Amino acid sequence: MTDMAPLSVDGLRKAYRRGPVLGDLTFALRAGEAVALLGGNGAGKSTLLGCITGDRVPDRGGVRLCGHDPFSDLAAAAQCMGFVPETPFLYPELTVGEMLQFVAAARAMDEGGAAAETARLLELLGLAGAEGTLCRELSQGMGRKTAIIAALLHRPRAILLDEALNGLDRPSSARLIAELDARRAEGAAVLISSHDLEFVGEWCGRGLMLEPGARWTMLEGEAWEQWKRAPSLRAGWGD
Ligand SMILES: Nc1ncnc2c1ncn2[C@@H]1O[C@H](COP(=O)(O)OP(=O)(O)OP(=O)(O)O)[C@@H](O)[C@H]1O
Repeated sequence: MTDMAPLSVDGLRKAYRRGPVLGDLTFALRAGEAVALLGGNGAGKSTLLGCITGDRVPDRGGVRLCGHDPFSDLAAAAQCMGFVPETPFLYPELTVGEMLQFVAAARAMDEGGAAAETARLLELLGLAGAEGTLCRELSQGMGRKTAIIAALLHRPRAILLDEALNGLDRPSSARLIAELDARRAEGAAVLISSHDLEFVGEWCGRGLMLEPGARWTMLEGEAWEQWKRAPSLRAGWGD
């Protein structure tokens, strides 16, 4: 395992036509931790995740995934990262099995290892037997599970989850969380956005709060404990 942080973000700035969204955002994910990505609608969570995954170009600042810059060395950065977007993308005309083989090949996994890990994750998320189903025929939850497996297959060190637990049945989410805990024990780190604030408050050790006007706060220690006790959190909404 490398000593390099799974993810570091340094002085990230991003503005759209209507104003700044991310302002000098700086933080790093430590091996083994889970960090909540918090903020109301339009706060900039997807923009941040897009800048990390190489999907959106920051105006200033940098991102490193296991030390690799997604803009100058996307292949190495992608090897470090597993991303489940809020709206997962699957090739509609591929079967689940073909989709996962395609992802494993893109991540240069050896065939035997990829097949064994695919089978294990399909079983874990209750998708065993769905390998032959076309992606366009999957239910929403099944599609999300396929996207989660695609993101985790190559054992990334930086796991980025955008509302990834949405629509998962309870046993599947419990098994996914246990899997993520096992990955964390091996040195992976998780950045998760979720509207289930009770869950992220309990599971994550810190919270990155994005606010209007490109403001941000990393809530940790007592500030994180206070946020978890806040009435707005108990009411189910945190800003
Ligand atoms: N491609 C774009 N062009 C212009 N403005 C954009 C673009 N994408 C996002 N924005 C604006 O940037 C701000 C942040 O949007 P973003 O999607 O990052 O927020 P979010 O926190 O992910 O929101 P939500 O919780 O609703 O998904 C919003 O004001 C949005 O209108």
